[in-house]
Amino acid sequence: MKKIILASASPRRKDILEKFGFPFKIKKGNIEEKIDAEEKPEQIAMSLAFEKAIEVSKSCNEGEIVIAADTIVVKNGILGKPKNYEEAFSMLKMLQDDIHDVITGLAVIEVDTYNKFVTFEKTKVKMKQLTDDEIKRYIDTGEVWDKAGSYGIQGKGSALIEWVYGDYFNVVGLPIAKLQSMLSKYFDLELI
Ligand SMILES: Cc1cn([C@H]2C[C@H](O)[C@@H](COP(=O)(O)OP(=O)(O)OP(=O)(O)O)O2)c(=O)[nH]c1=O
Repeated sequence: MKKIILASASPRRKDILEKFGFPFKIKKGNIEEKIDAEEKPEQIAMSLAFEKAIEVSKSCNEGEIVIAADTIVVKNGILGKPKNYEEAFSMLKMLQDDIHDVITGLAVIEVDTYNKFVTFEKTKVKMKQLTDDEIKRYIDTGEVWDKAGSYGIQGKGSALIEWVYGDYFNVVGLPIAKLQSMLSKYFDLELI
C-alpha cells in the first residue's frame, strides 16, 4: 500500500488533503526559498515545490509518495510572504483595485522509482478597491504574515476579494483537482 507524505507545514494544505480521508503523514523539510528574479513565475513556483519534495524524499521510505507545493502571488513581480508591516501594506496597496495571478507549483515524487512530476496551476483573483485605513485594519487582523501576497482568501481576506477565476483551492495553497488527476494517472492512487 502506497503512503502519502505531505511535505508541508502549511495548515491549509493539510486541511485540504484531510477532506478525503486518505491517510497521510506530514514531514516538513527545511529549504531556503530563494527566488531567481530572472526566471518565469511558473518556473519559480515549480522549482520551489520540487526542492521541498526532494528535500523531504531524502528521509522517506519505500512505498511513500511525497507531495509538496509552493504558492506565490504575481503582480509587477513575485510577492511572497511579507517580512514586516511596511511590506504587507505595500503588497496590499499594489494588489487592491486590480487583478493578479496566484500560482502554485506542485511536485510529486515516488520514493521507490524516483518518478517525479512537477506542474503548476494559475488562478486569477480580483481584489476590490481598499482605502489605506481598510488595508491597515486588515493587517491588524494578524492573518497576513504567513500568506503569499499578504492575504488569506479563506479567512477575513475573503472580504477583500471581488472574484476568482480558476481553482479557489489553488489560492489557498493546494490545487487539489490537479493533484487528484496526477495521483490517479501516474501513481494509481485514488483520492475519491
Ligand atoms: C494568496 C494566499 C496564500 N495563502 C498561503 C498558502 C501558503 O501556505 C502560503 C505561501 O507560502 P508557501 O511557501 O507556499 O507555503 P508555506 O511556507 O505556508 O508551507 P510549506 O512550504 O511548509 O508547504 O500562503 C493562503 O493561505 N491564502 C491565500 O489567499
